[in-house]
Amino acid sequence: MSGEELNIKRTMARQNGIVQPLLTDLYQITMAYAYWKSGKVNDVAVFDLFFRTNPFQGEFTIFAGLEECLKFLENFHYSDSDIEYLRQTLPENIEPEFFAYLKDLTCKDIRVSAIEEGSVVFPRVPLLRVEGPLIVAQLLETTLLTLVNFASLMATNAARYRMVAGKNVSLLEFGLRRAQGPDGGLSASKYAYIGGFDGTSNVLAGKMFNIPVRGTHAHSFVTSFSTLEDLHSVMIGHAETQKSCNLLEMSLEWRKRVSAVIDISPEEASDGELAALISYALAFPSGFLALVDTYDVKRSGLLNFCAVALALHDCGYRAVGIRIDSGDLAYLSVLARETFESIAEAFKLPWFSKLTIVASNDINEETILSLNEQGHKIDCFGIGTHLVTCQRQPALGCVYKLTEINGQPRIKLSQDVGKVTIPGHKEAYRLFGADGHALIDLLQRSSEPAPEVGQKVLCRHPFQESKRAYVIPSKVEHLYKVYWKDGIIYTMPKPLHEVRERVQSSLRTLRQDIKRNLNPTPYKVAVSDDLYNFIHDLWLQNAPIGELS
Ligand SMILES: Nc1ncnc2c1ncn2[C@@H]1O[C@H](COP(=O)(O)OP(=O)(O)OP(=O)(O)O)[C@@H](O)[C@H]1O
Ligand SMILES: O=P(O)(O)OC[C@H]1O[C@H](OP(=O)(O)OP(=O)(O)O)[C@H](O)[C@@H]1O
Ligand SMILES: O=C(O)c1cccnc1
Ligand SMILES: [Mg+2]
Repeated sequence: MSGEELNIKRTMARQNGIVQPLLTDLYQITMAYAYWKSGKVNDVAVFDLFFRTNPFQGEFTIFAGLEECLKFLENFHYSDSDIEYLRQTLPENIEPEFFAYLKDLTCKDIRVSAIEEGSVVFPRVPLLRVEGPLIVAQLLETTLLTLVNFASLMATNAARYRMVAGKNVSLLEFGLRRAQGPDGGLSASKYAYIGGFDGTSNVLAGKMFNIPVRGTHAHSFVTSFSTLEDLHSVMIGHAETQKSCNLLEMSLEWRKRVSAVIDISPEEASDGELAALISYALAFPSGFLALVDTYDVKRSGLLNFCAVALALHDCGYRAVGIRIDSGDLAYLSVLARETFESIAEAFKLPWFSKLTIVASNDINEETILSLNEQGHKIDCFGIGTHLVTCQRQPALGCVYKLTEINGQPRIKLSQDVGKVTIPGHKEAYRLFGADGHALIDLLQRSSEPAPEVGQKVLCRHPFQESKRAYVIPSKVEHLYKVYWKDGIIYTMPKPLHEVRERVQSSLRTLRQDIKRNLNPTPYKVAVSDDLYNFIHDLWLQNAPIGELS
């Protein structure tokens, strides 16, 4: 391991303690016993982990969760209390030697090949290939699925929000309170960041994953102040001269001057709100970002904010901006920007026109698309519920299927052709066109030579005979690397911020029509001619011949 890799290993966050071998379905353990009892201890299997349909009516998915899978493999071990629990839970007739066998089980003989975390991926292309002792590989199924499914769904959701918001807008994840429990919230913060969010309000996620933490304040902070008398201290030292300034007096003075510019009477504004904003400004003079919709954005919040921001400026500080959490966000953001511009002009303070406008309140992809059409002036979206609960599609359907046992290919048949598994030990390649865009993903048998740049390859639909095309790739990317082998992390996963960059660079290789929101074009996933024939021969061998009478 190089010094740099060691360094990454040291900074890899500890795994959430609930990820452990018993975080699985009972049937994995009952199968393990039945395999063990039937003498399958030395059987060697290959499993593929893949999904069949892209989420959110889209045509791409972002693969995430790999780093957590590797940490799980590294720590895989049944503790004494796990064994004791299983002994009590499984039927009495279980042979005691099985528990001794479980006790010593590790992932040292498992090999995991995977696509790089943060890559765009497509249906049927295995994200992970797990090879090794059948019993161990089987025992990993549910945990690997739970680590990949929500991670990939969340990262995809976040990437979609980033695509509609554009690269010049900040995106903050505010979802912990609405998430599917504490672990859902923690995972959501991590994978929202990978998918392209800039920060989270979740402090533990910040600490565990080194994600930027950000935040404003809530309505309760404003409503806890009723009058100006609620302010116990109003003095602040000037940022440069340290001269003492009375922020209340200065804010009241500025409120009069601002009200003349924006034509709103100071009488209409709430004094309780002004007191709250002054008190927040005293606490955070360099990070003053105020919630302005508690009473009325136009008649109270904006006026009070501008008064305090201008008073702070006289004390040598620049305010950051406002948050709007209700009402028509397009209209109110335009109103706020116009107000800031009028003040910038009236008082010759150009920076005032650039104050940050944060918007929140039940925002989803459609809201952002609609706000874009309306010409909003929002710089930052705070997004919770729809993002972290993936309300539009609450689960990704990754599955884990046996494709080979003791060197023999296995196929799972189904009436539904889409559910027939692609058998055998396979490799996956991404073929690129001359313009740099990804053209097609190609699955081949591992025994076949890799496709080559400039060489014509026949790419076939796995199940529809007439659908095929010749491709001459300008670039070929082998999608798998070995990440876990001989009991160690064989390829170090990239640090979080690099995975986040990988998401954006990988998305750039996709044609725009594949990424568009409405009716996107499907990306093609094909099999080689050799694999096509292999699948269909095996299918015929395994499908029973019916008899009509
Ligand atoms: N200009 C806009 N275009 C499209 N959607 C918007 C616009 N402004 C706000 N929205 C969205 O419309 C919804 C408004 O929610 P709701 O009806 O609860 O209003 P509200 O302003 O929160 O109401 P209240 O002030 O009573 O709490 C939110 O989901 C918000 O994101
Ligand atoms: O709307 P979301 O996308 O879930 O974003 C998070 C929400 O959480 C906060 O308030 P909360 O909803 O708890 O209360 P409020 O809306 O009544 O202020 C915040 O003001 C947002 O509205
Ligand atoms: O910091 C905020 O503004 C915030 C945090 C969580 C939820 N809603 C808002
Ligand atoms: Mg809300």
